[in-house]
Amino acid sequence: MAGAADAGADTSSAPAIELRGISKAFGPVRANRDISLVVQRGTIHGIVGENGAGKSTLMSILYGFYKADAGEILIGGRPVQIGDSQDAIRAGIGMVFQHFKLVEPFTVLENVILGTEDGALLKPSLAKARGTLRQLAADYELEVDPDARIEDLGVGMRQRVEILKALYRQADILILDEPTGVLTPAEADHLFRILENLKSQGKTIILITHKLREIMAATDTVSVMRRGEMTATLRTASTNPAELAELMVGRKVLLRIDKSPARPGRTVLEIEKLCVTDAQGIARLSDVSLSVRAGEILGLAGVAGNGQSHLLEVLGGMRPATGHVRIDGKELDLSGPGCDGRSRRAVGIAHVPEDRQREGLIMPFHAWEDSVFGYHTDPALQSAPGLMDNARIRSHAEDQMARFDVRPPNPDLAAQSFSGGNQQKLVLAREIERNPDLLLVGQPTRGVDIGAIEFIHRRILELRDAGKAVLLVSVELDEILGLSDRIAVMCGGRIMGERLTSETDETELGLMMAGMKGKAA
Ligand SMILES: Nc1ncnc2c1ncn2[C@@H]1O[C@H](COP(=O)(O)OP(=O)(O)OP(=O)(O)O)[C@@H](O)[C@H]1O
Repeated sequence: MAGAADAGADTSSAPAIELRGISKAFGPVRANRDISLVVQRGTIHGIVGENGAGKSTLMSILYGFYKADAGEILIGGRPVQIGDSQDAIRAGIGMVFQHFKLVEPFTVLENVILGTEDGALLKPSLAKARGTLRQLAADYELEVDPDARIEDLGVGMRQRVEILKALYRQADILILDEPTGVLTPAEADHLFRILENLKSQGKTIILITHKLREIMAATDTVSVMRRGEMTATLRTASTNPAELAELMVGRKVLLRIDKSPARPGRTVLEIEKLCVTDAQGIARLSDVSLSVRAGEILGLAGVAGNGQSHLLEVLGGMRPATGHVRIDGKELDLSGPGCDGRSRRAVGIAHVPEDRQREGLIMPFHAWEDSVFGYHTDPALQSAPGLMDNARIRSHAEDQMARFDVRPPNPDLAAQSFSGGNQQKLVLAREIERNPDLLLVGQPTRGVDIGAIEFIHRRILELRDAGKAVLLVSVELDEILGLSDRIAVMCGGRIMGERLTSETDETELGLMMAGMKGKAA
């Protein structure tokens, strides 16, 4: 085939990438419509757009995962056919995915060279690869132990391995799809330093993100997608978050969270001396005590991996623990037969898990089926004992999707066909609409666009104002500060301290997150 490595004059003044008239439909969904885009060499080019706007589809076309129905791709001024990812790699394109594609039991070095042994690329000896890796690490601040196993690395390190993989394949153009969604603030800062570094050495970077502050801080140019179309390309220096938000959503968006003071009532959730030790014998939660009252949002701040997830899992019935948890004074079973999701739902706890794809949805199921996932044994959803009333559930799901602005609002699509942000709305809709006494909500707006963030925050606040208790876990400090009435900070599986939101700030919380105890912070 006319591969990506076609001969031809590559003039250094030509844009790194030029897309002309790209269109792509999935059945009736026109994910990309006549898209044209120019990305200049040696720049960081941001792409923003609502969930489902078509960003990932466009990048998947560029990387050879999907074939465009129409349109042309030019790399360095030359037309290329990108039939698969090997063509994309040959054209100098590297991609860092939202969900990493690494082989867990393999080492960093093995992952980096995997797939390069044959084909057009040189047969590397491990020693040579090690040398190259060391050089890349030194050039771009990408230090990783080449002999570490992927399964032993945190997400920040794994992402570095993905970037190294692309650079090892001599990528000149790097596409990052929501790279900071899973990173701690410090890891995100480090990533942006790496990107700056890559740019200063002539690499071209496409950055897809929902976080406008990242766009403002890191990019030279920003393009806006809306409902499958490329609607604007602007110099970052001459725009601002409010303008970008409006271009994305088509209306003014409230970038600040507007809320009235809480009116806390009775204590709904009481946690006393909760401890969790994992299979390796490591303490994940140590003596955690907390309470949440009706009509208030308790935010749990902390760097990812410091026990917040374990706490949510214990409360959601997904993990055993020792200690005491009471809901409205009633003791929950923390390790016996009553320690499961169903028993928790029965006492009025709803749970939006952090990992929506693994724990919140059954991906191949239809949206209407997922709309009752976990609640399907509810007699109100059955036409006869043990028989689900599918027609009713489907029509109920349709209403729910309309209310939560899930796009497309089609309950017959499989959960996996929705974009990430819309999957999140499916889970939130299901859990919030049960009107629980206690909502456990983990990373409610991860991967969600700003219009939807505003919407989700409003729904959570409405639940609070209706007198419900909310326990919010988020790695976004802005979100914790904006939504919570009280904030507890976790570090190393312990509660470092609690503050009223009105009496603390980012600096103090940051210190507590880093392990500084209450007063010292
Ligand atoms: N494999 C597929 N089959 C059917 N529809 C799809 C498929 N992939 C994407 N779509 C649809 O195409 C549209 C664009 O999706 P895409 O994932 O490109 O959006 P996005 O802008 O990347 O969204 P997000 O910010 O939520 O990741 C959406 O309506 C989505 O549901």
